[in-house]
Amino acid sequence: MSAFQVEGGKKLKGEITPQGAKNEALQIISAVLLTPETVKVNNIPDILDVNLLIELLGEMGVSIDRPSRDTCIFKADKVDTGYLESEAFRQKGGRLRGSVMIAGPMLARFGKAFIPKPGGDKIGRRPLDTHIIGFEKLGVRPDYNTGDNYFTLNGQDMRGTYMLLNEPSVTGTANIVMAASMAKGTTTIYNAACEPYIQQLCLMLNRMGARITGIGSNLLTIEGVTALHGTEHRLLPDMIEVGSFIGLAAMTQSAITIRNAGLGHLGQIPDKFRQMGIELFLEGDDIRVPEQELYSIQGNLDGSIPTIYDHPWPGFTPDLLSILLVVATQARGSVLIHQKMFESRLFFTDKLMDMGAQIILCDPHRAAVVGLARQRRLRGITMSSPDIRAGVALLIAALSAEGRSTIQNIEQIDRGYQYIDERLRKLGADIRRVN
Ligand SMILES: CC(=O)N[C@H]1[C@@H](OP(=O)(O)OP(=O)(O)OC[C@H]2O[C@@H](n3ccc(=O)[nH]c3=O)[C@H](O)[C@@H]2O)O[C@H](CO)[C@@H](O)[C@@H]1O
Ligand SMILES: C=C(OP(=O)(O)O)C(=O)O
Repeated sequence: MSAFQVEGGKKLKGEITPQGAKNEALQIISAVLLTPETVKVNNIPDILDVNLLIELLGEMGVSIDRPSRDTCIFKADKVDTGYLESEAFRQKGGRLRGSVMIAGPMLARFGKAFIPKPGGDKIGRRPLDTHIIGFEKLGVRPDYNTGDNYFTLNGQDMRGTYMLLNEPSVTGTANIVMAASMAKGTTTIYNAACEPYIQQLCLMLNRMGARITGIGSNLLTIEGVTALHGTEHRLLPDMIEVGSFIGLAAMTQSAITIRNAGLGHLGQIPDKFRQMGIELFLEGDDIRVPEQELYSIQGNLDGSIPTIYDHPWPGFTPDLLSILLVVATQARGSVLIHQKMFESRLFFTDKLMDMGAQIILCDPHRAAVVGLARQRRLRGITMSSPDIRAGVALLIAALSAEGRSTIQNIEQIDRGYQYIDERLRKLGADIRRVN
Protein backbone atom coordinates (compact mmCIF):
# COMPACT_ATOMS: atom_id res chain seq x y z
CA MET A 1 0.00 0.00 0.00
CA SER A 2 1.32 3.46 -0.90
CA ALA A 3 1.65 6.44 1.40
CA PHE A 4 2.30 10.16 1.13
CA GLN A 5 5.20 11.63 3.03
CA VAL A 6 4.72 15.33 3.63
CA GLU A 7 7.09 17.93 5.08
CA GLY A 8 4.62 20.49 6.36
CA GLY A 9 4.66 24.17 7.08
CA LYS A 10 5.52 25.45 3.60
CA LYS A 11 3.54 28.25 1.99
CA LEU A 12 2.30 27.30 -1.46
CA LYS A 13 1.81 29.57 -4.44
CA GLY A 14 0.43 29.42 -7.94
CA GLU A 15 -2.46 28.21 -10.05
CA ILE A 16 -4.33 24.94 -10.11
CA THR A 17 -7.11 23.73 -12.39
CA PRO A 18 -9.76 21.34 -11.07
CA GLN A 19 -10.17 17.98 -12.79
CA GLY A 20 -13.44 16.94 -14.43
CA ALA A 21 -16.04 16.00 -11.82
CA LYS A 22 -15.75 12.46 -10.44
CA ASN A 23 -19.38 12.09 -9.45
CA GLU A 24 -20.65 13.48 -12.76
CA ALA A 25 -18.28 11.16 -14.65
CA LEU A 26 -19.79 8.10 -12.94
CA GLN A 27 -23.32 9.08 -14.08
CA ILE A 28 -22.34 10.11 -17.59
CA ILE A 29 -20.19 7.06 -18.29
CA SER A 30 -23.01 4.77 -17.10
CA ALA A 31 -25.39 6.58 -19.48
CA VAL A 32 -23.38 5.57 -22.56
CA LEU A 33 -25.06 2.16 -22.15
CA LEU A 34 -28.37 3.74 -23.19
CA THR A 35 -27.48 3.85 -26.88
CA PRO A 36 -25.75 1.66 -29.46
CA GLU A 37 -24.40 4.86 -31.03
CA THR A 38 -21.15 6.66 -30.29
CA VAL A 39 -20.87 8.87 -27.17
CA LYS A 40 -17.80 11.05 -26.71
CA VAL A 41 -17.03 12.27 -23.19
CA ASN A 42 -14.48 15.05 -22.56
CA ASN A 43 -12.70 16.23 -19.41
CA ILE A 44 -12.68 12.77 -17.80
CA PRO A 45 -10.65 12.68 -14.56
CA ASP A 46 -7.87 10.08 -14.55
CA ILE A 47 -8.76 8.58 -11.17
CA LEU A 48 -9.24 5.08 -9.79
CA ASP A 49 -13.04 5.04 -9.51
CA VAL A 50 -13.63 6.40 -12.99
CA ASN A 51 -11.00 4.14 -14.58
CA LEU A 52 -12.59 1.16 -12.86
CA LEU A 53 -16.03 2.00 -14.27
CA ILE A 54 -14.54 2.41 -17.77
CA GLU A 55 -12.84 -0.98 -17.36
CA LEU A 56 -16.17 -2.53 -16.31
CA LEU A 57 -17.88 -1.20 -19.43
CA GLY A 58 -15.03 -2.59 -21.53
CA GLU A 59 -15.54 -6.00 -19.95
CA MET A 60 -19.27 -5.74 -20.76
CA GLY A 61 -18.33 -5.46 -24.43
CA VAL A 62 -18.56 -1.68 -24.86
CA SER A 63 -15.89 -0.53 -27.33
CA ILE A 64 -13.78 2.24 -25.86
CA ASP A 65 -11.33 4.48 -27.63
CA ARG A 66 -9.30 6.73 -25.31
CA PRO A 67 -7.44 9.13 -27.64
CA SER A 68 -6.14 10.99 -24.57
CA ARG A 69 -6.41 10.40 -20.82
CA ASP A 70 -9.27 12.91 -20.54
CA THR A 71 -11.33 11.84 -23.55
CA CYS A 72 -13.19 8.61 -24.21
CA ILE A 73 -15.32 7.55 -27.15
CA PHE A 74 -17.75 4.81 -26.16
CA LYS A 75 -19.90 2.61 -28.38
CA ALA A 76 -22.23 0.21 -26.61
CA ASP A 77 -23.48 -1.62 -29.72
CA LYS A 78 -22.49 -5.08 -28.47
CA VAL A 79 -23.27 -5.44 -24.78
CA ASP A 80 -22.70 -8.79 -23.11
CA THR A 81 -25.58 -8.76 -20.62
CA GLY A 82 -24.38 -12.11 -19.22
CA TYR A 83 -21.24 -10.42 -17.84
CA LEU A 84 -23.35 -8.75 -15.15
CA GLU A 85 -24.09 -12.18 -13.66
CA SER A 86 -20.40 -13.06 -13.44
CA GLU A 87 -18.24 -13.22 -10.35
CA ALA A 88 -15.89 -10.71 -12.02
CA PHE A 89 -18.68 -8.09 -12.11
CA ARG A 90 -19.62 -8.82 -8.51
CA GLN A 91 -16.03 -8.27 -7.43
CA LYS A 92 -15.23 -5.22 -9.54
CA GLY A 93 -18.65 -3.58 -9.39
CA GLY A 94 -18.52 -4.00 -5.63
CA ARG A 95 -15.44 -1.78 -5.49
CA LEU A 96 -17.13 1.49 -6.39
CA ARG A 97 -20.39 3.26 -5.65
CA GLY A 98 -20.81 4.39 -9.26
CA SER A 99 -21.39 0.84 -10.52
CA VAL A 100 -24.98 0.94 -9.19
CA MET A 101 -25.80 3.35 -12.03
CA ILE A 102 -25.25 0.65 -14.64
CA ALA A 103 -28.67 -0.70 -13.57
CA GLY A 104 -30.87 2.15 -14.89
CA PRO A 105 -29.54 2.07 -18.47
CA MET A 106 -29.49 -1.75 -18.56
CA LEU A 107 -33.16 -1.85 -17.55
CA ALA A 108 -34.03 0.81 -20.13
CA ARG A 109 -32.29 -0.98 -22.95
CA PHE A 110 -32.33 -4.68 -22.09
CA GLY A 111 -35.05 -5.01 -19.42
CA LYS A 112 -32.66 -6.70 -17.00
CA ALA A 113 -30.02 -5.57 -14.55
CA PHE A 114 -27.95 -6.66 -11.56
CA ILE A 115 -26.64 -4.64 -8.66
CA PRO A 116 -23.84 -6.05 -6.53
CA LYS A 117 -23.33 -4.66 -3.03
CA PRO A 118 -21.79 -1.35 -4.05
CA GLY A 119 -18.47 -0.05 -2.84
CA GLY A 120 -17.44 3.56 -2.40
CA ASP A 121 -16.62 5.24 0.82
CA LYS A 122 -17.17 3.41 4.08
CA ILE A 123 -18.83 6.39 5.65
CA GLY A 124 -21.93 4.80 7.12
CA ARG A 125 -24.92 2.87 5.80
CA ARG A 126 -25.73 3.73 2.23
CA PRO A 127 -29.11 2.18 1.50
CA LEU A 128 -30.27 1.49 -2.06
CA ASP A 129 -33.97 1.68 -1.11
CA THR A 130 -34.66 4.79 -3.20
CA HIS A 131 -33.22 3.10 -6.31
CA ILE A 132 -35.09 -0.17 -5.84
CA ILE A 133 -38.45 1.38 -4.84
CA GLY A 134 -38.23 3.74 -7.82
CA PHE A 135 -37.54 0.86 -10.20
CA GLU A 136 -40.42 -1.10 -8.66
CA LYS A 137 -42.78 1.82 -9.32
CA LEU A 138 -41.77 1.57 -12.98
CA GLY A 139 -42.81 -2.10 -12.93
CA VAL A 140 -39.44 -3.72 -12.25
CA ARG A 141 -39.41 -6.94 -10.20
CA PRO A 142 -36.44 -6.97 -7.83
CA ASP A 143 -35.06 -10.16 -6.37
CA TYR A 144 -32.66 -9.87 -3.48
CA ASN A 145 -30.13 -12.57 -2.79
CA THR A 146 -29.27 -12.13 0.88
CA GLY A 147 -26.42 -14.65 0.64
CA ASP A 148 -24.19 -12.53 -1.54
CA ASN A 149 -26.04 -9.24 -1.23
CA TYR A 150 -26.99 -9.06 -4.87
CA PHE A 151 -30.08 -7.61 -6.59
CA THR A 152 -31.49 -9.12 -9.79
CA LEU A 153 -33.89 -6.71 -11.52
CA ASN A 154 -36.38 -7.70 -14.20
CA GLY A 155 -38.15 -4.92 -16.07
CA GLN A 156 -39.19 -6.06 -19.53
CA ASP A 157 -42.25 -3.82 -19.62
CA MET A 158 -41.50 -0.64 -17.68
CA ARG A 159 -44.26 1.94 -17.57
CA GLY A 160 -44.06 5.56 -16.53
CA THR A 161 -45.80 6.64 -13.35
CA TYR A 162 -45.77 9.28 -10.59
CA MET A 163 -43.36 8.72 -7.72
CA LEU A 164 -42.42 10.65 -4.60
CA LEU A 165 -38.92 9.61 -3.56
CA ASN A 166 -38.35 8.87 0.13
CA GLU A 167 -35.16 10.96 -0.09
CA PRO A 168 -33.45 12.91 -2.89
CA SER A 169 -30.76 10.31 -3.49
CA VAL A 170 -28.24 11.47 -6.08
CA THR A 171 -27.35 8.11 -7.63
CA GLY A 172 -30.96 6.95 -7.06
CA THR A 173 -32.35 9.85 -9.09
CA ALA A 174 -29.79 9.25 -11.86
CA ASN A 175 -30.72 5.57 -12.00
CA ILE A 176 -34.48 6.16 -12.12
CA VAL A 177 -34.19 8.94 -14.72
CA MET A 178 -32.13 6.68 -16.98
CA ALA A 179 -34.55 3.77 -16.58
CA ALA A 180 -37.57 6.02 -17.20
CA SER A 181 -36.05 7.63 -20.29
CA MET A 182 -37.14 4.60 -22.34
CA ALA A 183 -40.14 3.39 -20.30
CA LYS A 184 -43.60 3.57 -21.90
CA GLY A 185 -45.47 6.77 -21.05
CA THR A 186 -44.65 9.58 -18.65
CA THR A 187 -42.74 9.36 -15.36
CA THR A 188 -42.88 12.13 -12.80
CA ILE A 189 -40.26 12.12 -10.05
CA TYR A 190 -40.94 14.40 -7.09
CA ASN A 191 -38.27 14.98 -4.42
CA ALA A 192 -35.66 14.26 -7.09
CA ALA A 193 -32.03 15.22 -6.47
CA CYS A 194 -31.29 18.36 -8.48
CA GLU A 195 -27.56 18.98 -8.06
CA PRO A 196 -25.49 20.13 -11.07
CA TYR A 197 -24.36 16.61 -11.98
CA ILE A 198 -27.97 15.39 -12.21
CA GLN A 199 -28.72 18.47 -14.33
CA GLN A 200 -25.78 17.61 -16.58
CA LEU A 201 -27.02 14.03 -16.96
CA CYS A 202 -30.53 15.19 -17.90
CA LEU A 203 -29.15 17.70 -20.41
CA MET A 204 -27.02 15.01 -21.99
CA LEU A 205 -29.99 12.60 -22.16
CA ASN A 206 -32.07 15.29 -23.88
CA ARG A 207 -29.30 15.77 -26.44
CA MET A 208 -29.55 11.99 -27.01
CA GLY A 209 -33.29 12.34 -27.73
CA ALA A 210 -34.82 11.96 -24.25
CA ARG A 211 -37.69 14.24 -23.19
CA ILE A 212 -36.97 15.50 -19.69
CA THR A 213 -38.36 18.70 -18.23
CA GLY A 214 -37.99 20.31 -14.81
CA ILE A 215 -34.17 20.08 -14.97
CA GLY A 216 -32.65 21.87 -11.98
CA SER A 217 -35.78 21.41 -9.86
CA ASN A 218 -36.90 18.55 -7.61
CA LEU A 219 -39.80 17.72 -9.95
CA LEU A 220 -38.65 15.93 -13.08
CA THR A 221 -40.98 14.80 -15.86
CA ILE A 222 -39.73 12.21 -18.30
CA GLU A 223 -41.67 11.23 -21.39
CA GLY A 224 -40.36 7.84 -22.46
CA VAL A 225 -38.94 7.46 -25.97
CA THR A 226 -38.16 4.28 -27.90
CA ALA A 227 -34.48 4.92 -28.60
CA LEU A 228 -31.64 7.26 -27.68
CA HIS A 229 -28.82 8.43 -29.95
CA GLY A 230 -25.15 9.28 -29.71
CA THR A 231 -23.84 12.61 -28.42
CA GLU A 232 -20.80 14.47 -27.07
CA HIS A 233 -20.53 15.68 -23.48
CA ARG A 234 -18.05 17.69 -21.44
CA LEU A 235 -17.85 17.16 -17.67
CA LEU A 236 -17.98 20.14 -15.32
CA PRO A 237 -15.03 21.05 -13.10
CA ASP A 238 -15.14 18.99 -9.89
CA MET A 239 -16.74 21.20 -7.24
CA ILE A 240 -15.35 19.07 -4.42
CA GLU A 241 -11.83 19.62 -5.73
CA VAL A 242 -12.55 23.35 -5.95
CA GLY A 243 -13.62 23.41 -2.29
CA SER A 244 -10.64 21.27 -1.30
CA PHE A 245 -8.23 23.75 -2.93
CA ILE A 246 -9.86 26.71 -1.17
CA GLY A 247 -9.36 24.87 2.13
CA LEU A 248 -5.78 24.03 1.21
CA ALA A 249 -4.94 27.68 0.45
CA ALA A 250 -6.47 28.91 3.72
CA MET A 251 -4.86 26.30 5.97
CA THR A 252 -1.39 26.72 4.47
CA GLN A 253 -1.64 30.55 4.33
CA SER A 254 -1.00 30.40 0.60
CA ALA A 255 -2.00 32.52 -2.39
CA ILE A 256 -3.63 30.14 -4.85
CA THR A 257 -5.74 30.79 -7.92
CA ILE A 258 -8.18 28.07 -8.92
CA ARG A 259 -8.58 28.35 -12.69
CA ASN A 260 -11.81 27.48 -14.53
CA ALA A 261 -13.63 26.63 -11.33
CA GLY A 262 -17.12 26.48 -12.91
CA LEU A 263 -18.45 29.36 -10.80
CA GLY A 264 -21.98 28.96 -12.12
CA HIS A 265 -22.26 25.50 -10.56
CA LEU A 266 -20.80 25.86 -7.06
CA GLY A 267 -23.98 26.75 -5.16
CA GLN A 268 -23.19 27.54 -1.52
CA ILE A 269 -19.56 26.42 -1.63
CA PRO A 270 -17.86 29.86 -1.88
CA ASP A 271 -20.14 31.35 0.80
CA LYS A 272 -19.53 28.54 3.29
CA PHE A 273 -15.77 29.12 3.05
CA ARG A 274 -16.39 32.85 3.43
CA GLN A 275 -18.36 32.07 6.58
CA MET A 276 -15.12 30.54 7.90
CA GLY A 277 -13.58 33.97 7.35
CA ILE A 278 -11.65 33.03 4.21
CA GLU A 279 -11.26 35.79 1.64
CA LEU A 280 -12.13 34.75 -1.91
CA PHE A 281 -12.23 36.73 -5.12
CA LEU A 282 -14.36 35.45 -7.98
CA GLU A 283 -12.70 36.67 -11.18
CA GLY A 284 -14.14 35.51 -14.52
CA ASP A 285 -14.38 31.77 -13.98
CA ASP A 286 -11.48 31.70 -11.49
CA ILE A 287 -11.31 31.83 -7.70
CA ARG A 288 -8.38 33.73 -6.23
CA VAL A 289 -7.58 32.98 -2.61
CA PRO A 290 -5.05 35.52 -1.30
CA GLU A 291 -2.45 34.72 1.35
CA GLN A 292 -4.20 35.26 4.66
CA GLU A 293 -2.54 35.37 8.08
CA LEU A 294 -5.68 34.56 10.02
CA TYR A 295 -9.36 34.00 9.29
CA SER A 296 -12.21 34.39 11.76
CA ILE A 297 -15.36 32.27 11.77
CA GLN A 298 -18.47 34.43 11.44
CA GLY A 299 -20.83 33.82 14.34
CA ASN A 300 -24.60 33.88 13.98
CA LEU A 301 -26.28 37.29 13.99
CA ASP A 302 -26.94 36.98 17.73
CA GLY A 303 -23.26 36.16 18.30
CA SER A 304 -23.82 32.46 19.01
CA ILE A 305 -21.58 29.69 17.64
CA PRO A 306 -22.62 28.74 14.08
CA THR A 307 -23.46 25.24 12.89
CA ILE A 308 -22.48 24.13 9.42
CA TYR A 309 -24.39 21.11 8.16
CA ASP A 310 -24.95 19.18 4.97
CA HIS A 311 -28.18 19.11 3.02
CA PRO A 312 -29.24 17.85 -0.43
CA TRP A 313 -28.64 20.40 -3.19
CA PRO A 314 -29.05 23.38 -3.20
CA GLY A 315 -27.84 22.83 0.36
CA PHE A 316 -24.18 22.32 1.22
CA THR A 317 -22.66 19.04 0.02
CA PRO A 318 -21.63 16.48 2.70
CA ASP A 319 -18.47 15.81 0.67
CA LEU A 320 -16.92 19.13 1.75
CA LEU A 321 -17.68 19.06 5.47
CA SER A 322 -14.41 17.25 6.27
CA ILE A 323 -12.51 20.03 4.47
CA LEU A 324 -14.39 22.80 6.31
CA LEU A 325 -13.71 20.99 9.56
CA VAL A 326 -9.96 20.90 9.02
CA VAL A 327 -9.97 24.57 8.00
CA ALA A 328 -11.78 25.43 11.24
CA THR A 329 -8.99 23.95 13.35
CA GLN A 330 -6.77 26.99 12.62
CA ALA A 331 -9.52 29.64 12.49
CA ARG A 332 -10.26 32.22 15.15
CA GLY A 333 -13.58 31.19 16.69
CA SER A 334 -15.61 28.01 17.03
CA VAL A 335 -18.04 26.08 14.88
CA LEU A 336 -20.21 22.99 15.19
CA ILE A 337 -19.89 20.70 12.17
CA HIS A 338 -23.01 18.56 11.79
CA GLN A 339 -22.71 15.74 9.25
CA LYS A 340 -26.36 14.71 8.95
CA MET A 341 -26.26 12.31 6.04
CA PHE A 342 -23.46 9.91 6.89
CA GLU A 343 -22.85 8.33 10.25
CA SER A 344 -19.13 7.45 10.11
CA ARG A 345 -17.56 10.37 8.35
CA LEU A 346 -16.24 12.29 11.35
CA PHE A 347 -14.14 9.60 12.99
CA PHE A 348 -11.02 10.94 11.26
CA THR A 349 -11.12 13.82 13.74
CA ASP A 350 -9.18 11.66 16.24
CA LYS A 351 -6.15 12.00 13.89
CA LEU A 352 -6.55 15.78 13.88
CA MET A 353 -6.71 15.71 17.69
CA ASP A 354 -3.46 13.71 17.71
CA MET A 355 -1.98 16.52 15.60
CA GLY A 356 -3.00 19.02 18.27
CA ALA A 357 -6.37 20.27 17.00
CA GLN A 358 -9.04 21.16 19.53
CA ILE A 359 -12.11 19.16 18.62
CA ILE A 360 -14.87 17.56 20.64
CA LEU A 361 -16.51 14.68 18.81
CA CYS A 362 -19.94 15.02 20.37
CA ASP A 363 -21.40 11.95 18.65
CA PRO A 364 -20.89 10.25 15.26
CA HIS A 365 -22.64 13.11 13.48
CA ARG A 366 -21.37 16.22 15.27
CA ALA A 367 -17.96 17.69 16.01
CA ALA A 368 -17.35 21.00 17.79
CA VAL A 369 -14.14 22.67 16.63
CA VAL A 370 -12.42 25.32 18.71
CA GLY A 371 -10.03 27.13 16.37
CA LEU A 372 -6.41 27.53 17.43
CA ALA A 373 -6.20 30.97 15.77
CA ARG A 374 -2.62 30.11 14.72
CA GLN A 375 -1.49 30.28 18.34
CA ARG A 376 -0.12 26.79 17.88
CA ARG A 377 0.70 24.81 14.73
CA LEU A 378 -0.58 21.27 14.17
CA ARG A 379 2.25 18.70 14.37
CA GLY A 380 3.03 16.04 11.79
CA ILE A 381 2.13 12.42 12.63
CA THR A 382 1.59 9.07 10.90
CA MET A 383 -2.02 8.43 10.01
CA SER A 384 -4.22 6.46 7.64
CA SER A 385 -6.82 7.83 5.25
CA PRO A 386 -10.26 6.39 6.04
CA ASP A 387 -12.15 7.82 3.04
CA ILE A 388 -11.57 10.15 0.08
CA ARG A 389 -12.53 13.44 1.68
CA ALA A 390 -11.15 12.72 5.14
CA GLY A 391 -7.97 11.67 3.33
CA VAL A 392 -7.65 15.03 1.64
CA ALA A 393 -8.57 16.85 4.85
CA LEU A 394 -5.69 15.01 6.58
CA LEU A 395 -3.40 15.84 3.66
CA ILE A 396 -4.26 19.53 4.03
CA ALA A 397 -3.62 19.30 7.77
CA ALA A 398 -0.25 17.63 7.09
CA LEU A 399 0.77 20.33 4.59
CA SER A 400 0.05 23.01 7.19
CA ALA A 401 1.65 21.15 10.11
CA GLU A 402 5.05 21.41 11.67
CA GLY A 403 7.33 18.51 10.73
CA ARG A 404 6.82 15.32 8.80
CA SER A 405 3.56 13.46 8.33
CA THR A 406 2.94 10.11 6.70
CA ILE A 407 -0.49 9.40 5.29
CA GLN A 408 -1.16 5.75 4.60
CA ASN A 409 -3.93 4.13 2.56
CA ILE A 410 -3.75 6.86 -0.08
CA GLU A 411 -5.64 4.65 -2.54
CA GLN A 412 -8.63 6.34 -0.90
CA ILE A 413 -7.36 9.74 -2.03
CA ASP A 414 -6.43 8.42 -5.49
CA ARG A 415 -10.06 7.27 -5.95
CA GLY A 416 -11.07 10.88 -6.33
CA TYR A 417 -8.11 13.25 -6.85
CA GLN A 418 -6.11 13.10 -10.08
CA TYR A 419 -2.27 13.15 -9.79
CA ILE A 420 -2.70 15.05 -6.54
CA ASP A 421 0.92 14.78 -5.37
CA GLU A 422 2.25 16.01 -8.71
CA ARG A 423 -0.17 18.93 -8.81
CA LEU A 424 0.62 19.93 -5.23
CA ARG A 425 4.37 19.81 -5.94
CA LYS A 426 3.77 22.35 -8.74
CA LEU A 427 2.39 24.67 -6.05
CA GLY A 428 5.57 24.17 -4.01
CA ALA A 429 4.43 21.41 -1.65
CA ASP A 430 6.96 18.94 -0.27
CA ILE A 431 5.09 15.69 -0.83
CA ARG A 432 6.40 12.30 -1.90
CA ARG A 433 4.63 9.09 -2.81
CA VAL A 434 6.32 6.15 -1.10
CA ASN A 435 5.57 2.43 -1.29
C1 LIG B 1 -21.03 8.53 -6.67
C2 LIG B 1 -21.76 9.68 -6.07
O1 LIG B 1 -22.36 10.48 -6.77
N1 LIG B 1 -21.66 9.81 -4.74
C3 LIG B 1 -22.29 10.92 -4.07
C4 LIG B 1 -23.77 10.59 -3.90
O2 LIG B 1 -23.83 9.35 -3.22
P1 LIG B 1 -25.21 8.57 -3.11
O3 LIG B 1 -26.06 8.81 -4.30
O4 LIG B 1 -24.83 7.18 -2.77
O5 LIG B 1 -25.88 9.25 -1.88
P2 LIG B 1 -27.43 9.45 -1.58
O6 LIG B 1 -27.84 10.77 -2.14
O7 LIG B 1 -28.18 8.24 -2.01
O8 LIG B 1 -27.47 9.55 -0.01
C5 LIG B 1 -26.34 9.66 0.80
C6 LIG B 1 -26.68 9.34 2.24
O9 LIG B 1 -27.40 10.40 2.78
C7 LIG B 1 -28.64 9.95 3.26
N2 LIG B 1 -29.61 11.01 2.94
C8 LIG B 1 -29.77 11.41 1.66
C9 LIG B 1 -30.69 12.41 1.36
C10 LIG B 1 -31.40 12.99 2.42
O10 LIG B 1 -32.23 13.88 2.22
N3 LIG B 1 -31.16 12.58 3.69
C11 LIG B 1 -30.27 11.60 3.96
O11 LIG B 1 -30.09 11.23 5.12
C12 LIG B 1 -28.90 8.63 2.56
O12 LIG B 1 -29.74 7.78 3.30
C13 LIG B 1 -27.51 8.09 2.41
O13 LIG B 1 -27.08 7.42 3.56
O14 LIG B 1 -24.40 11.63 -3.16
C14 LIG B 1 -23.88 11.82 -1.83
C15 LIG B 1 -24.73 12.89 -1.18
O15 LIG B 1 -24.58 14.11 -1.80
C16 LIG B 1 -22.40 12.18 -1.90
O16 LIG B 1 -21.88 12.21 -0.60
C17 LIG B 1 -21.62 11.15 -2.72
O17 LIG B 1 -20.33 11.62 -2.97
C1 LIG C 1 -18.57 9.75 -0.91
C2 LIG C 1 -17.96 9.96 -2.06
O1 LIG C 1 -17.82 9.11 -3.07
P1 LIG C 1 -18.55 7.69 -3.31
O2 LIG C 1 -20.01 7.98 -3.34
O3 LIG C 1 -18.03 7.27 -4.66
O4 LIG C 1 -18.13 6.80 -2.20
C3 LIG C 1 -17.32 11.27 -2.35
O5 LIG C 1 -17.06 11.51 -3.54
O6 LIG C 1 -17.05 12.04 -1.42
